[in-house]
Amino acid sequence: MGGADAAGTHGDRSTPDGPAADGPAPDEAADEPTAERATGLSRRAVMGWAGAGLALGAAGGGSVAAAVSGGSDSGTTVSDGAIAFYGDHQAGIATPVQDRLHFAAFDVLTDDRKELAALLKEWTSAAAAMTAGREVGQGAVDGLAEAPPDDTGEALGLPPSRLTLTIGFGPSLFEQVDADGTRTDRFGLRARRPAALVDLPHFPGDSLDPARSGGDLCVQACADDPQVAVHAIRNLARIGMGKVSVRWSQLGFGKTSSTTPDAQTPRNLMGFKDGTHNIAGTDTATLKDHVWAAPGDGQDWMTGGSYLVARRIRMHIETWDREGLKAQEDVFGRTKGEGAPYGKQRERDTPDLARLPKDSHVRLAHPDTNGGLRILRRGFSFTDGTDGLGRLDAGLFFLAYQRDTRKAFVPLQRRLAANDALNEYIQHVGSAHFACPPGVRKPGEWWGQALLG
Ligand SMILES: C=CC1=C(C)c2cc3[nH]c(cc4nc(cc5[nH]c(cc1n2)c(C)c5CCC(=O)O)C(CCC(=O)O)=C4C)c(C)c3C=C
Ligand SMILES: [Fe+2]
Repeated sequence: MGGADAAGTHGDRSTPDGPAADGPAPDEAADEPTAERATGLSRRAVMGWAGAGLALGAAGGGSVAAAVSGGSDSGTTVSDGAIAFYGDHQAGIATPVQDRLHFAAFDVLTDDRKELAALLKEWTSAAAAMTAGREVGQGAVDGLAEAPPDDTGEALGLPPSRLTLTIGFGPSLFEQVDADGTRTDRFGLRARRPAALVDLPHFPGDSLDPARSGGDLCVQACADDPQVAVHAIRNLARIGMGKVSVRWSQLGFGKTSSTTPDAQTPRNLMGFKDGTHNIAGTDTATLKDHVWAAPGDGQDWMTGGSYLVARRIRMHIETWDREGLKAQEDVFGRTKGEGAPYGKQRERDTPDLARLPKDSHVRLAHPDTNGGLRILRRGFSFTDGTDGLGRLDAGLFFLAYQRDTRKAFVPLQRRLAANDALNEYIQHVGSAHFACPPGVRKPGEWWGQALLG
C-alpha cells in the first residue's frame, strides 16, 4: 500500500505534494491515535486520493474524512477502488461483493469493558485507514527504528482493492456460558442482547466443529486482492494482541453470490451459477424490509445493523463429480449452463416453481414457498487442502445477512436441512451468528459505540 517501493522514497511522505496530503482534517485527527496524527497521510493515500481531487479541492481545508463520509453512504466507491467506510450501514453487506474474503472470529480475552471499548476504538481507526488505502498508525516503515512497525507492511504498494471491514458481536459477548453451564455477564451486556441474536438451533445433518464455530467478535474482510484482506485481519489481530485471540478464520475465493444483478453471476464449486436471485445492493426497499434492523425491532443500538449467519459448508465434491448432468440439475431445479429455472430459457426468468423437483434447492429456498422470507447471501468458495482421506476439504463459506435471524435463516435452514436434495452432497461443519451494528457515521465514532460507549 503505497510504501516506499511504490512511491519512490519515504521522503515523499514528509514532502506532500498537494493539499490533501497535509494530514487528516481536525475532526478526523482528533480521533486518530497519536502516531497517525503525527504521520498524516501515507504516500499511498496521496496516490489513492489523487483521483478524488475534486472532492478534496472542494473540501478546501478538506479532509479525507469529509470525502469519505460527506454525502456518501458506506459501501459506495469513493475513488481508486476505495469503498466509503462511514455511513448509516456498515460497508461489506449491501456493497457489491468483492473477489476475496478473509473472515475471522475472535475470543475476547479481557474481562474489562473499558479495555474492550478501547480496542474497538483502535480497530475502528485502523479499519477507516486500511479501507481508505492508508497504513495503520505510523505505517510500516516510518516509525521508530527500535519499535515494531505499526503496520505489518505486506500491503505496501497495493491499491485499496475495494476493501471492506464489517464487525459483528456474537452471543457469547453478551453472556459467556462455560462448559459447566456457568453464565457470566462479563461486560454487563446481558440486558442489551438482541432477541434476534439467538443461539442457533441444531439442524438435522449438522456436524459442527466447535473449533470452527462461534466467537465473541467477528470481522469480515472482503477485497479484490487476498493480500489486502489478509493484511487487514492480521493488523486488527495484531492491535488486539493480549485482548483478543483469533478463534477461527476462513479464507474465501470465487464469490458464490452477487448483490449486483447486472454483473455476470459467479459459479460455485458445483459448477452452478450462484446468487442469481439474491437481494441487490441497490434494492433499498428490500434491504429495508429484509436486511436492516429497524426501530422497534428490539435493541435500539442495532437499528441500521444486520444479523449475520456464517456456515462453513463442506461439499462432497468427489460424490458430486460422479453424478450425471441431469441429476445435478435436478438438485437445484436450474440448468447448469445458463442457470435457467426448469421450463424457462434464461437465467433471470421467473421460476415456475411447480415445474421444479419437489426436493430441489431452489424450490425449497424460494421466497414464494417460504412466506416471502428473504436473506442477503454473500458467501465464498473455499478449499483448505485435503481431509487426510484423499478428499478435498472444499465447499461454500455461506454468509447471510438478515433483519431477524429467527424469521429468516432459522426457518429456511430447518426446511432445507429436512428436505433438500442438496444435502446428499454437503455437510455443515462450522456455524456462527453475529449482530453487526449499524455503520460508523463519522470520524470520531467507533464500532459498537452505542452498545459500549
Ligand atoms: C439457509 C439458506 C441457504 C443455504 C444454507 C444454502 C446453501 C447452498 N446453496 C447452494 C447453491 C445455490 N443456492 C441457490 C439459491 C438459493 N439458496 C438459498 C439459500 C440457501 N442456500 C436461497 C434463499 C436461494 C434463492 C432461491 C430463489 O429465490 O430462487 C442457487 C440458485 C441460484 C441462485 O438464485 O442463487 C444455487 C446454485 C449451495 C451449493 C449451498 C451449500 C453448499
Ligand atoms: Fe442456496
